[in-house]
Formats: sequence, structure tokens, C-alpha cells
Amino acid sequence: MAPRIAELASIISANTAKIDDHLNANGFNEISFDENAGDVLSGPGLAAARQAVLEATDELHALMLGPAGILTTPSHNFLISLQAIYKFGLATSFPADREEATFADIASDSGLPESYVRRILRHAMTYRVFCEPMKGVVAHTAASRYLAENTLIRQWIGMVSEEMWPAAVKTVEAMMVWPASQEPNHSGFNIAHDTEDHVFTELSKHPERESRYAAAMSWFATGPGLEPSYVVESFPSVDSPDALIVDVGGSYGGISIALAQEYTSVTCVVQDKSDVVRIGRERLSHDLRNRVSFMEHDFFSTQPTRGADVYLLRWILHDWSDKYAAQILRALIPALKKSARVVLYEMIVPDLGEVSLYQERGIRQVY
Ligand SMILES: C[S@@+](CC[C@H](N)C(=O)[O-])C[C@H]1O[C@@H](n2cnc3c(N)ncnc32)[C@H](O)[C@@H]1O
Repeated sequence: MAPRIAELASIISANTAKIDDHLNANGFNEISFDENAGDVLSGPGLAAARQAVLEATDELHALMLGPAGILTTPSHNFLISLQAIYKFGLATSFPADREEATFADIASDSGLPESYVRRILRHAMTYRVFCEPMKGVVAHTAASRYLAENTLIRQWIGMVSEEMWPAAVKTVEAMMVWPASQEPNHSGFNIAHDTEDHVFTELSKHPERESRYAAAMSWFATGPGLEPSYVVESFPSVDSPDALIVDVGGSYGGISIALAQEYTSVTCVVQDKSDVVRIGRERLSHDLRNRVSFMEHDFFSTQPTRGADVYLLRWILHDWSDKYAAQILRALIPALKKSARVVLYEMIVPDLGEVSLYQERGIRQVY
């Protein structure tokens, strides 16, 4: 039998060849970090080959790191640079009409000392976010350009570095202060943000943080395998073509919009917190306004929309302990007609050995 590293190398070789063939056949650019490279790997055509390469390179990389490397490589430092790029608008202060800028240009645009700009960006460059084609000159890579051009990814980075990261740092402390608690306000988030309210209540006291969270979620929902199209394609059939769907905790309505576009006679009601539904309502395109509506509703209170065909909860229950997840489901009961369906979309934690460790890692980060 070939040694594992040879096996991994051949998986990588076979699947990178498939990717290359696909890109050539479809007239795409070669994959690179070049600022104009874009994301040529996205889309379902390359999903399996891409996943195979990611899994095999992840394992090979870990084998190459060895025991000490595995324990010492995870770094919090990248988040420092990313947060700084977000906070000081470094990706967007990069002059739009110019292909390159000096550290001094970016410093004067952002108001940061030049030495900070240089250190932050040179660190980010080691992750291929920006590059330095000539000493002292900064240019975009594909990743920094994506950051400059995509507001939602910037909101995601802001939310991760300013909400989740501080909470993560305090999570073990929370386990010690509130052992085995099921209360949503007994978490690292509470210690980090010095609040007795749980995360969603705390965010609703700060509309800019709440809308950053919602924007970040809408970026997250475009990630590989998470796109609304998967919900649309696997949506259960409903008895009536003009079914009523209630999207509980539906944020800005991305899923309801996708469902309404695909099934042209269904009607959707998106329920969420007041500021979230206000923004969702404002953003909704005119052509869908007769079939997608927004309603302020606290999902712990009795469901006000009775007799709907489907009550959809996507990525809702995973935010809550069993005690509160049960309360959310119980609040639906008075509204349910006999044929109603309650549809839950969640990641399912795999059993031992069911998926690669690479895939399992992504799921266990959330659950
Ligand atoms: C993880 S997000 C999921 C959003 C959306 N379902 C999706 O699939 O993208 C959780 C959502 O629950 C909403 N939420 C949190 N607490 C709520 C409550 N008590 N009542 C209604 N919505 C709530 C949040 O505002 C947020 O939009």
C-alpha cells in the first residue's frame, strides 16, 4: 500500500487536473492570487474536486506540521490585521482610481500612522491579502480586492472580529462561572460585552451592530453549500400551489425571496426583530412586494400567523440550548393546522468517521 502522503499527493494531483480541465474547457482564468483572478472556483461544477483538494491538502499540511506545529500554528493574530483593515477602512481607503499606493498614501487616507499601516498590511500580505509588488508599494490581491468591493464580507469581518472573537476569548471563563447552564445570557459573549442580556437582545439595543450582524449573515449565506438554492431545491412539496410560508427568524428574507422567485404563487411572511424586518422591508424589490411581507415577531411568543402551510426555521435552533429551542417550537403549536409542516434547516453533526475531519471541523465550530 502506498504511504499516506503519496496517496494524498495523488488525490491532489488527480483533482487539480480536473479543476484545470474544467477551467480550460470553460474559458476561465487560471486560479491565482492576482487581483483580477476573481473566484473562478465558485459554483457547483467544481465543488467535489475542490472539496477533495481541500481535504487532502489539509491532512497533508497537518502531517507536514508535525505534533508541535499542529499545536502551535492556529493564530489569533490574523484577526488583528483583519480587524484593523475593517476598522480603519484600509481596503476601501486604497485609492480606487489607482492600481497601487504607497504605505504613506494609505496612511494619509486612513489617518493611521504609517508605521501601523505598514505592519498591519505586511502581516495581512503573508495571508495573501494585499501584496507588495515593489518595496513600499501596495497593490491588491484577489482577496483584498474582494474585501474592497464587497460590503457584506466587510460586515462579516467586523462582526466576527468585534462580536464573536471577544466572546470566544471568554467562553472558557463562562464555562467556569456558569457550569452546565442552558441560559443564553451565560456565555462568553456576556462577559466580553459586559451585559446581562443574551446576544440578540444586546444587538437590538445597538441598531448598527444588529444590522451589521444581519448583513454578515447574508454574506455567510452565500458560502459554498449554504446558498439559498439548496433550500429551494430541497424544499418539501406543499399541498397547495399558493401555499403560505412563514420564515421564522428570516432576517432580511433571503430564503423567502429565493422561494418566492422559484415558486411563483407562494406567499411568504418573514418574521424577525423590529429593526431587522424594517431593513428587510426597505430592501425588498417591488416585484415581490405582493408575495413577500415582513412582520415583527418574537419567536418565543405565540405564533400570530395561523394556518400557514409551512413554518420554516433556518439556522434558528442552533443558537439556543435545548430548553429554549423547545420553547421556540412550542410557540408554533397554537398556529398549526392539521397539514402544516415545520421545516428545520440545520447542519447535522456527523457521526464518528462519517465525513472528513476537515468537513467536521467546519460543523463543530458552530455546534
Ligand atoms: C442565525 S440568524 C438566521 C437568519 C436566517 N434564518 C437565515 O437562514 O439566514 C438568526 C436570526 O434570528 C433572529 N432572532 C433572534 N432572536 C429572535 C427572536 N426572539 N425573535 C425573532 N427573531 C429572532 C435574528 O435577528 C437573526 O435574523
